[in-house]
Amino acid sequence: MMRPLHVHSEIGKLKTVLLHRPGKEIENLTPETMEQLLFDDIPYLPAMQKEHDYFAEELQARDIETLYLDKLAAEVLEEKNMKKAFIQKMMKESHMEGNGSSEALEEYLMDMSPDGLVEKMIAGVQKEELPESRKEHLYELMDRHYPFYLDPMPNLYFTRDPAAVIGEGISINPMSQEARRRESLFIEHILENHPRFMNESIPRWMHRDYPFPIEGGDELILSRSVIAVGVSERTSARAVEQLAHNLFAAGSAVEKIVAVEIPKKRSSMHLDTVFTMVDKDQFTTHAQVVDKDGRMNIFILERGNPVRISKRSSLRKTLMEVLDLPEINLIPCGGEDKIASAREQWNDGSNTLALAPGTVVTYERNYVSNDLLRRNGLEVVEVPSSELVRGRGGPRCMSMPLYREEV
Ligand SMILES: NC(=O)NCCC[C@H](N)C(=O)O
Repeated sequence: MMRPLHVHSEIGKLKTVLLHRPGKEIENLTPETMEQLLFDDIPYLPAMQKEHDYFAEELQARDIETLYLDKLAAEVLEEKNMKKAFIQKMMKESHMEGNGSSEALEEYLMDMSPDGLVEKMIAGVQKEELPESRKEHLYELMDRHYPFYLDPMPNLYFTRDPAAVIGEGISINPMSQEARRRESLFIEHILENHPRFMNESIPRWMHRDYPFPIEGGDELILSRSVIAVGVSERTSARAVEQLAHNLFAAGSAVEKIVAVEIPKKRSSMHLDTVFTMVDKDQFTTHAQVVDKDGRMNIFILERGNPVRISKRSSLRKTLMEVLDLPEINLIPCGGEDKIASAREQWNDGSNTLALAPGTVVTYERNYVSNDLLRRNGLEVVEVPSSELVRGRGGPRCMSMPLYREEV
């Protein structure tokens, strides 16, 4: 029987993927809040949606099923008690429970249709949407000082990060940044309540209430038995070790976790901003983080009692070892040119989404990297990204694979 989740590699033919089309949440970004909401600029929504639709259509044209997070979430909010429980969870995590206008806010949200409710939760609720007469506290009355009851979630189109499918199970991620922590509530809600997933005994490798962070951009499925996890600005070594324990204890197919340390900075916030798998033996890298020999600080956690941890120092050699390959090819983002490399990595040139072994989606703007990928024999599907890129994430970040064929 076909399982709803099945991802044993980064490159197996993609069959089903979870997306979110950017919506009104983008139009709630302001110059004052954008940094806190992890944006460097304010995108122009209609152009951004057009680019996102182009991306989705390229996937659909290749027979990839595209599921939309907001649609799945709304499909299971028809029932009144379910709706109330979800609203209350969201309000609690938005620090709006039992305080000020919380009753008015709950009533306001309860009156919405399921689609409208999900759209509103993602877009955010401004203080001016509720009547003045219901406001009790200074923070509510001073709405110009800070305009929102529920903050917008403009990063939700990066569906990669709130959760990651590993094998037949899922890691629902405790996210590092306050601006993104509520995103994984949607994933949990869908898995627990949507008929496509709810009775399927899907293993949970990580729970969103774990106290140390991990994000999906750091979780790469190298093979059935090996995953790589970045220890980064967003993912803690504690969470990586916990993930290893959970995967080993719950009988997943994973035998080894390769923990790769990357610089804690915005340009390399997740492992997938500096390293992705594009074919059985080919990978993109970023020269400032991974040199020609792939020298890095790496540890392998291996199934055992206790879990064995051993150090490595070369990404190249580690990949050859864990994937049992005689040679591998590291393709540097932007090639040898330092300026092109810095520019294209900043614009997510190494953040590729593999559709099948040797076929990847990239941003059209990264022409030096795209050319190099082609010269290395890859098929490159380019998508426009003038506005999408402003959130600092590429095609891998914008997609959460739910089902891939075996390689
Ligand atoms: N996997 C990824 O690298 N995702 C990109 C996330 C960008 C988003 N603005 C963030 O800062 O979380």
